[in-house]
Amino acid sequence: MRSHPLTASGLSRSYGSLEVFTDVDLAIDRGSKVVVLGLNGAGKTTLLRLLAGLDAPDTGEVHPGHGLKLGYYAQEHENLDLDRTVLANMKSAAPDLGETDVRKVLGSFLFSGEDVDKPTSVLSGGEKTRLSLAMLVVSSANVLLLDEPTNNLDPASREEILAALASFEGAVVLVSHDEGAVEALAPERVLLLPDGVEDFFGRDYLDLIALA
Ligand SMILES: Nc1ncnc2c1ncn2[C@@H]1O[C@H](COP(=O)(O)OP(=O)(O)OP(=O)(O)O)[C@@H](O)[C@H]1O
Repeated sequence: MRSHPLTASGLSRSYGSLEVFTDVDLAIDRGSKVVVLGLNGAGKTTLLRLLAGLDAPDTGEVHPGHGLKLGYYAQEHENLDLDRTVLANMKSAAPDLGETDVRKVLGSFLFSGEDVDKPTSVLSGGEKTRLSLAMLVVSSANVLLLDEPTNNLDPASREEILAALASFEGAVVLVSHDEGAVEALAPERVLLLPDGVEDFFGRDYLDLIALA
Protein backbone atom coordinates (compact mmCIF):
# COMPACT_ATOMS: atom_id res chain seq x y z
CA MET A 1 0.00 0.00 0.00
CA ARG A 2 1.20 3.46 -0.86
CA SER A 3 1.90 5.61 2.16
CA HIS A 4 0.36 9.06 2.24
CA PRO A 5 1.32 11.72 4.74
CA LEU A 6 -2.35 12.56 5.24
CA THR A 7 -5.61 10.82 4.35
CA ALA A 8 -9.20 11.35 5.33
CA SER A 9 -12.21 9.17 4.77
CA GLY A 10 -15.95 9.66 5.02
CA LEU A 11 -15.73 13.13 6.53
CA SER A 12 -19.00 14.86 7.32
CA ARG A 13 -19.64 18.04 9.25
CA SER A 14 -22.82 19.85 10.19
CA TYR A 15 -23.53 22.94 12.22
CA GLY A 16 -26.96 22.41 13.73
CA SER A 17 -29.26 21.59 10.85
CA LEU A 18 -26.79 22.89 8.26
CA GLU A 19 -25.06 19.96 6.58
CA VAL A 20 -21.86 21.51 5.22
CA PHE A 21 -20.52 18.39 3.46
CA THR A 22 -20.91 14.64 3.72
CA ASP A 23 -18.68 11.69 2.98
CA VAL A 24 -15.56 13.47 1.75
CA ASP A 25 -12.49 11.32 1.05
CA LEU A 26 -9.03 12.72 0.46
CA ALA A 27 -5.52 11.32 0.11
CA ILE A 28 -2.63 13.75 0.02
CA ASP A 29 0.37 12.32 -1.80
CA ARG A 30 3.86 13.19 -0.65
CA GLY A 31 4.86 16.54 -2.15
CA SER A 32 1.60 16.94 -4.05
CA LYS A 33 -0.21 20.21 -4.61
CA VAL A 34 -3.98 20.15 -4.17
CA VAL A 35 -6.51 22.95 -4.38
CA VAL A 36 -9.88 22.93 -2.62
CA LEU A 37 -12.57 24.84 -4.50
CA GLY A 38 -16.20 25.61 -3.80
CA LEU A 39 -18.57 28.53 -3.53
CA ASN A 40 -18.79 30.64 -0.37
CA GLY A 41 -19.99 28.45 2.46
CA ALA A 42 -19.18 25.17 0.69
CA GLY A 43 -17.00 24.17 3.63
CA LYS A 44 -13.44 24.81 2.52
CA THR A 45 -12.29 26.35 5.81
CA THR A 46 -14.25 23.72 7.72
CA LEU A 47 -12.45 20.93 5.84
CA LEU A 48 -9.02 22.44 6.42
CA ARG A 49 -9.75 22.75 10.15
CA LEU A 50 -10.74 19.09 10.28
CA LEU A 51 -7.56 18.08 8.45
CA ALA A 52 -5.53 20.26 10.84
CA GLY A 53 -7.15 18.53 13.82
CA LEU A 54 -8.54 21.83 15.07
CA ASP A 55 -12.10 20.58 14.78
CA ALA A 56 -13.60 17.10 14.90
CA PRO A 57 -15.72 15.63 12.09
CA ASP A 58 -19.22 14.34 12.85
CA THR A 59 -18.42 11.18 10.92
CA GLY A 60 -15.29 9.86 9.29
CA GLU A 61 -11.66 10.04 10.23
CA VAL A 62 -8.50 11.92 9.51
CA HIS A 63 -5.49 9.58 9.37
CA PRO A 64 -2.10 11.18 9.91
CA GLY A 65 0.49 9.14 7.99
CA HIS A 66 3.83 8.11 9.41
CA GLY A 67 6.10 11.13 9.82
CA LEU A 68 3.41 13.68 9.10
CA LYS A 69 4.31 17.23 10.14
CA LEU A 70 1.47 19.60 9.48
CA GLY A 71 1.67 23.33 9.03
CA TYR A 72 -1.60 25.26 9.11
CA TYR A 73 -2.12 28.80 7.97
CA ALA A 74 -5.27 30.80 8.62
CA GLN A 75 -5.78 34.50 8.64
CA GLU A 76 -5.75 34.57 12.43
CA HIS A 77 -1.99 33.90 12.28
CA GLU A 78 -2.24 31.45 15.12
CA ASN A 79 1.42 30.46 14.84
CA LEU A 80 2.78 33.91 15.77
CA ASP A 81 3.96 34.83 19.25
CA LEU A 82 3.11 38.54 19.34
CA ASP A 83 5.41 39.20 22.30
CA ARG A 84 8.51 38.12 20.39
CA THR A 85 10.40 39.78 17.58
CA VAL A 86 10.15 38.75 13.95
CA LEU A 87 13.57 37.09 14.18
CA ALA A 88 12.70 35.25 17.41
CA ASN A 89 9.51 33.87 15.88
CA MET A 90 11.46 32.60 12.88
CA LYS A 91 14.12 31.01 15.08
CA SER A 92 11.48 29.19 17.07
CA ALA A 93 9.98 27.82 13.85
CA ALA A 94 13.35 26.46 12.68
CA PRO A 95 15.61 25.99 15.71
CA ASP A 96 18.23 24.12 13.67
CA LEU A 97 18.63 26.82 11.04
CA GLY A 98 21.57 29.22 11.52
CA GLU A 99 20.94 32.93 11.89
CA THR A 100 22.35 33.76 8.44
CA ASP A 101 19.93 31.36 6.78
CA VAL A 102 17.03 32.59 8.89
CA ARG A 103 17.78 36.16 7.81
CA LYS A 104 18.09 35.04 4.20
CA VAL A 105 14.63 33.47 4.26
CA LEU A 106 13.24 36.55 6.02
CA GLY A 107 14.76 38.65 3.23
CA SER A 108 12.99 36.59 0.61
CA PHE A 109 9.77 37.28 2.50
CA LEU A 110 10.67 40.99 2.31
CA PHE A 111 11.82 41.51 5.89
CA SER A 112 15.19 43.19 5.80
CA GLY A 113 17.54 45.07 8.12
CA GLU A 114 15.82 46.39 11.20
CA ASP A 115 12.47 44.88 10.25
CA VAL A 116 13.54 41.62 11.83
CA ASP A 117 13.95 43.22 15.27
CA LYS A 118 10.41 44.59 15.35
CA PRO A 119 8.08 43.11 17.92
CA THR A 120 5.57 40.97 16.03
CA SER A 121 2.68 42.81 17.72
CA VAL A 122 3.37 45.98 15.68
CA LEU A 123 3.35 44.26 12.27
CA SER A 124 0.64 45.11 9.76
CA GLY A 125 -1.81 42.43 8.67
CA GLY A 126 0.13 41.76 5.48
CA GLU A 127 3.44 41.60 7.37
CA LYS A 128 1.97 39.09 9.80
CA THR A 129 0.83 37.00 6.86
CA ARG A 130 4.34 37.09 5.39
CA LEU A 131 5.92 36.10 8.70
CA SER A 132 3.43 33.26 9.32
CA LEU A 133 4.10 31.81 5.89
CA ALA A 134 7.87 32.25 6.19
CA MET A 135 7.71 30.30 9.46
CA LEU A 136 5.78 27.46 7.84
CA VAL A 137 8.18 27.26 4.92
CA VAL A 138 11.26 26.95 7.20
CA SER A 139 9.58 24.65 9.69
CA SER A 140 9.92 20.93 9.21
CA ALA A 141 6.30 20.70 8.01
CA ASN A 142 5.79 18.31 5.12
CA VAL A 143 2.12 19.11 4.53
CA LEU A 144 0.93 22.73 4.51
CA LEU A 145 -2.76 23.52 4.84
CA LEU A 146 -3.22 27.07 3.61
CA ASP A 147 -6.46 28.99 3.94
CA GLU A 148 -6.46 32.10 1.72
CA PRO A 149 -2.75 32.85 2.19
CA THR A 150 -2.61 35.75 -0.29
CA ASN A 151 -5.64 37.66 0.95
CA ASN A 152 -4.07 40.79 2.38
CA LEU A 153 -0.79 40.91 0.47
CA ASP A 154 0.44 43.69 -1.77
CA PRO A 155 1.50 42.57 -5.28
CA ALA A 156 5.24 42.36 -4.53
CA SER A 157 4.70 40.31 -1.36
CA ARG A 158 2.24 38.09 -3.15
CA GLU A 159 4.77 37.31 -5.89
CA GLU A 160 7.49 36.43 -3.38
CA ILE A 161 5.20 34.19 -1.40
CA LEU A 162 3.87 32.39 -4.44
CA ALA A 163 7.43 31.74 -5.58
CA ALA A 164 8.29 30.33 -2.15
CA LEU A 165 5.23 28.07 -2.18
CA ALA A 166 5.89 26.88 -5.71
CA SER A 167 9.35 25.70 -4.64
CA PHE A 168 8.17 24.16 -1.34
CA GLU A 169 9.05 20.48 -1.43
CA GLY A 170 6.27 19.19 0.80
CA ALA A 171 2.60 18.85 -0.02
CA VAL A 172 0.33 21.88 -0.11
CA VAL A 173 -3.45 21.93 0.26
CA LEU A 174 -4.61 25.38 -0.81
CA VAL A 175 -7.94 27.11 -0.31
CA SER A 176 -7.95 30.31 -2.33
CA HIS A 177 -10.13 32.62 -4.35
CA ASP A 178 -6.98 34.03 -5.95
CA GLU A 179 -6.76 32.65 -9.46
CA GLY A 180 -3.10 33.68 -9.80
CA ALA A 181 -2.19 31.89 -6.58
CA VAL A 182 -3.82 28.68 -7.74
CA GLU A 183 -2.06 28.90 -11.10
CA ALA A 184 1.29 29.58 -9.44
CA LEU A 185 0.93 26.51 -7.24
CA ALA A 186 0.27 24.39 -10.34
CA PRO A 187 -1.92 21.88 -8.48
CA GLU A 188 -2.20 18.35 -9.82
CA ARG A 189 -5.57 17.77 -8.23
CA VAL A 190 -8.67 19.62 -7.19
CA LEU A 191 -11.21 18.74 -4.52
CA LEU A 192 -14.61 20.26 -5.16
CA LEU A 193 -16.84 21.01 -2.19
CA PRO A 194 -19.49 20.40 -0.98
CA ASP A 195 -19.67 17.19 -3.05
CA GLY A 196 -16.13 16.09 -2.32
CA VAL A 197 -15.44 15.26 -5.96
CA GLU A 198 -11.75 14.83 -6.73
CA ASP A 199 -10.35 15.46 -10.18
CA PHE A 200 -7.15 16.30 -11.99
CA PHE A 201 -6.75 20.05 -12.04
CA GLY A 202 -7.26 21.64 -15.43
CA ARG A 203 -7.46 25.23 -16.60
CA ASP A 204 -11.28 24.93 -16.71
CA TYR A 205 -11.26 25.04 -12.95
CA LEU A 206 -9.83 28.56 -13.01
CA ASP A 207 -13.27 29.71 -14.20
CA LEU A 208 -14.78 28.22 -11.05
CA ILE A 209 -12.48 30.29 -8.89
CA ALA A 210 -13.90 33.50 -10.37
CA LEU A 211 -17.33 32.33 -9.20
CA ALA A 212 -16.23 31.14 -5.80
N1 LIG B 1 -18.92 27.56 14.12
C1 LIG B 1 -19.90 27.59 13.22
N2 LIG B 1 -21.19 27.60 13.59
C2 LIG B 1 -22.19 27.62 12.71
N3 LIG B 1 -22.02 27.59 11.37
C3 LIG B 1 -20.76 27.58 10.93
C4 LIG B 1 -19.64 27.57 11.81
N4 LIG B 1 -18.50 27.54 11.08
C5 LIG B 1 -18.90 27.54 9.79
N5 LIG B 1 -20.24 27.56 9.69
C6 LIG B 1 -21.04 27.54 8.46
O1 LIG B 1 -20.61 26.42 7.69
C7 LIG B 1 -20.58 26.74 6.31
C8 LIG B 1 -19.20 26.48 5.76
O2 LIG B 1 -18.30 27.47 6.24
P1 LIG B 1 -16.79 27.56 5.72
O3 LIG B 1 -16.17 28.74 6.41
O4 LIG B 1 -16.14 26.25 5.87
O5 LIG B 1 -17.01 27.88 4.16
P2 LIG B 1 -15.96 28.27 3.03
O6 LIG B 1 -16.16 27.34 1.90
O7 LIG B 1 -14.59 28.34 3.62
O8 LIG B 1 -16.49 29.73 2.64
P3 LIG B 1 -15.75 31.04 2.05
O9 LIG B 1 -15.43 30.78 0.61
O10 LIG B 1 -16.83 32.08 2.19
O11 LIG B 1 -14.56 31.30 2.92
C9 LIG B 1 -21.04 28.20 6.21
O12 LIG B 1 -22.39 28.23 5.86
C10 LIG B 1 -20.79 28.75 7.59
O13 LIG B 1 -21.69 29.80 7.89
